[in-house]
Amino acid sequence: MDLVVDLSDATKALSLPHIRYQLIRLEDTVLFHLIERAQFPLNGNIYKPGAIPIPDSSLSFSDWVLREQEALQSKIRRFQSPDEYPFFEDAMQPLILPPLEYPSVLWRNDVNVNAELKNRYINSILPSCCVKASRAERTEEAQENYGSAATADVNCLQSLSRRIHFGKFVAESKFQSNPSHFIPLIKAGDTQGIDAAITDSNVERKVLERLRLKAEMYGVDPSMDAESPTRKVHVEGVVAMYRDHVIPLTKVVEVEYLMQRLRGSEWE
Ligand SMILES: C=C(O[C@@H]1C=C(C(=O)O)C=C[C@H]1O)C(=O)O
Repeated sequence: MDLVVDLSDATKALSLPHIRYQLIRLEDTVLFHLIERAQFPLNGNIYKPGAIPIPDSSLSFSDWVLREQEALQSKIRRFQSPDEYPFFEDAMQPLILPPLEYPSVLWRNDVNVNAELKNRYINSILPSCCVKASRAERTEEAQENYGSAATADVNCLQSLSRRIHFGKFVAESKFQSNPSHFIPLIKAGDTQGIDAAITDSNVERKVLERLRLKAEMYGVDPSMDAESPTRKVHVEGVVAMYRDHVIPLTKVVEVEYLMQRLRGSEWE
């Protein structure tokens, strides 16, 4: 919840090297939350509305836990921070703490890709990251872990959301560095052109290389012997998560943010 980007210095907040350093730090946060989640079975029932009865709610168990957490966190200013975006906008509650005055670093926008992120997390990311500890493992459901798995999911989803919506800082930084390049593309509604303009394939390649090394290093406890009955995070699943979901969704955020960048500006 603490702001990842020090907004006291707006120029530092929009320094691309500084932003990329924050993205590297967020890799560790995401990975450690995934490793925690991977200690439990997939527990598919917690993602199915109605599979676990919840009083006065038709949500899935996992969605209900996430929504309740966000309601509480909204009261203590989590979503005042420009690097935090809720999955359940309708769960937001009045503050019980005085509002914080953040300097406006980002341009006003309503970009939020959390619904797509959650869909991909449940249907693709989690199944490919949670691997069975051993072939002998018979079940992918452990009722006693429902609460722990849902709680771990909240941490995974919120860290992934923060990483992906950091694309707004990246996009603002790139826009301010070269507005004359982006303005014609934005005015033409050329989303493919904007995507090409914000893409840095070399940086993406380095992200995936670094992530593979981290997943191999963090995912296994070196002090435990090979026979220990522990779940490991699946290295290929982690790499695929970033390659197929985190990086593409970050770029969607960048493009959608830039498509709104001229609204109310001198260039509108
Ligand atoms: C985040 C950036 O923008 C794009 C997205 C990237 C990512 O999500 O890792 C990396 C490079 C760019 O293609 C960046 O330039 O650092």
